[in-house]
Amino acid sequence: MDSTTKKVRPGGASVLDLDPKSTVGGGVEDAYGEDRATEDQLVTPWTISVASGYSLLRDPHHNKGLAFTLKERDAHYIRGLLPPVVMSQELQEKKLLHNIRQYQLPLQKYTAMMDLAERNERLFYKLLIDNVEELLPVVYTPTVGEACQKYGSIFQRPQGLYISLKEKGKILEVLKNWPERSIQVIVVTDGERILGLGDLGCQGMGIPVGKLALYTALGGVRPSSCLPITIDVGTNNEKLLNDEFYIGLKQRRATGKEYADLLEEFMSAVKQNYGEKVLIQFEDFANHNAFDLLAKYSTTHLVFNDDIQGTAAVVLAGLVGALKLLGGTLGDHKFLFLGAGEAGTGIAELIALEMSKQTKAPVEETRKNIWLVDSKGLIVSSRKDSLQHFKKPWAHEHPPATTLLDAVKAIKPTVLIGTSGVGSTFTKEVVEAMVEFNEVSLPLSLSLSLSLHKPLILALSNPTSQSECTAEEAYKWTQGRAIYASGSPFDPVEYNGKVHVPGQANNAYIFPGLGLGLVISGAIRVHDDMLLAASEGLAGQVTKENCEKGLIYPPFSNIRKISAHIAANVAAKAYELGLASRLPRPENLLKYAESCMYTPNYRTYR
Ligand SMILES: O=C([O-])CC(=O)C(=O)O
Ligand SMILES: [Mg+2]
Repeated sequence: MDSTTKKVRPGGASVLDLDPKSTVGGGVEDAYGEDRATEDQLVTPWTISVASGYSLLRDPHHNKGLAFTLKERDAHYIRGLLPPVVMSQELQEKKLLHNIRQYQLPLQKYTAMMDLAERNERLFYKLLIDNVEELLPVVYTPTVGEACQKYGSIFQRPQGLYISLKEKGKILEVLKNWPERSIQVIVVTDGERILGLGDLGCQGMGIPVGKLALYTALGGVRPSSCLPITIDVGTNNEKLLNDEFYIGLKQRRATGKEYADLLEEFMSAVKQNYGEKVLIQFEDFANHNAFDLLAKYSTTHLVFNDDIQGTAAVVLAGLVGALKLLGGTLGDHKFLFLGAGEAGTGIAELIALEMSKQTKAPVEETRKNIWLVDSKGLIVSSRKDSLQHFKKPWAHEHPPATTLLDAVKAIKPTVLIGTSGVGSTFTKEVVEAMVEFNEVSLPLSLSLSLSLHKPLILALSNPTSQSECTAEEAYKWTQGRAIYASGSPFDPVEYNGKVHVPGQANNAYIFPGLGLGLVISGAIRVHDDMLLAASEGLAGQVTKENCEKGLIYPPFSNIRKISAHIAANVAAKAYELGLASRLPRPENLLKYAESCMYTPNYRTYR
């Protein structure tokens, strides 16, 4: 035994031997990024420095709880620290699921899941992956929204890095305080627009934590490579400013140069500390910063904005899925958005781009099929001078319309998309109008094709409380005709003896696979074509059976397979565009993506 494999008694630094051959996925998980183990390395057992004894049971990355075998308990000085039974990971999972189901309140379930992640990381991910449809709403939207609102009260331990105005000039040092070194994905928010819940300041941390849990569970990026960050420049939320349990800076938001300088220091420090292949996902920034940050850093860093680009890719994939049900092409449809912020304009632009690719018409032309309504009404050319820059491309020639209902009646869209973050805005009148004129005014070619009069209604705002209309309302008000998807999950609805299964048009379908594809190819920039590739990757996973059931998205239970396909598509595009730095290009990118994915099964320790 050489010095690197020596085990020491509790209290000292020690080393844990892992048997790479005895584990499923254990030898693969570290097999990507710069750390890819060579065949040679795999012949000798790996060694990782971790605690032993009591500290091992307190180390969430290595703790297995009752699953430690007696041999392991002897070898790592934990015999007697656990009750005598040895339990399999599967049985532990069964017990935990049973316990979580006992809780009545979603927030209790959320807290139980977060506690588990802090205690036993692999068990947390195994539980989440194996029960993704049940537990996604617990660790992600809608419950994560409530968790952020109450984050000060439920805060126990830090789960990510907090960079506030107080850290100005010291951000590089702060990054170095994070215990993990080989970071591949950062999700960062400044908490100003958390879901549709508004400014939650520093308590927005729940979002990067939740998104990164999905990077691992859905996309197979290993947990130690993920870094959640919240930038705290204050909050304008009076309630939080007056809340004694608020965890952030109690001041109003910094803006202008002060804000830009802090962000600039952050972006430079990230590049300096982790290199240029670290992926930075901007999440839940307010419109007035989101577009500018994306424009500024997309040419110098590997960045994307999930709310603008991730959401766009998932919606485009859903439209492609819906066309399989409706017939026709994107160009046969007319789109109306309520909400002209990040998601609205992001989706609109990606649809226009895809239409332009399909028809070879310039994007300025294809944009004309797409209309947006903001808080002041339909965006039209007469409003151009007073519009924010990201709205201007959508200001078409048309008389004004001040309400959504007026706009719907004037434009007669076939697809209605809600992205305003405001709940209950698709009223009965609005939804009924969608049915009414879809009966009479579709182009003949489309009316004759397949299913007549099926308006497509996407109520994308999150969490559930902000949904533009519920699934039940959509089906009821359209007499079961609507094709409906929402951002947050809704249960299936029975209407007139038929069960309708709503889709979940949430960027969670896209960002884990997109991120995996960028990481495994060593991409250095995100290009729009990669978003289209991600979207195609998702759309390609909608099966004939899904279509027959009226689904426009594949079920989340297949998400790891879906993510691998998305990753392979994205990586292929990165190589094609000359933006991939990992050379040589693996021949079979799908197999390669799958082989790189983290699996949470326990490892055997020698
Ligand atoms: O987090 C989600 O569920 C989707 C999203 O990005 C948002 O609503 O901002
Ligand atoms: Mg978001």
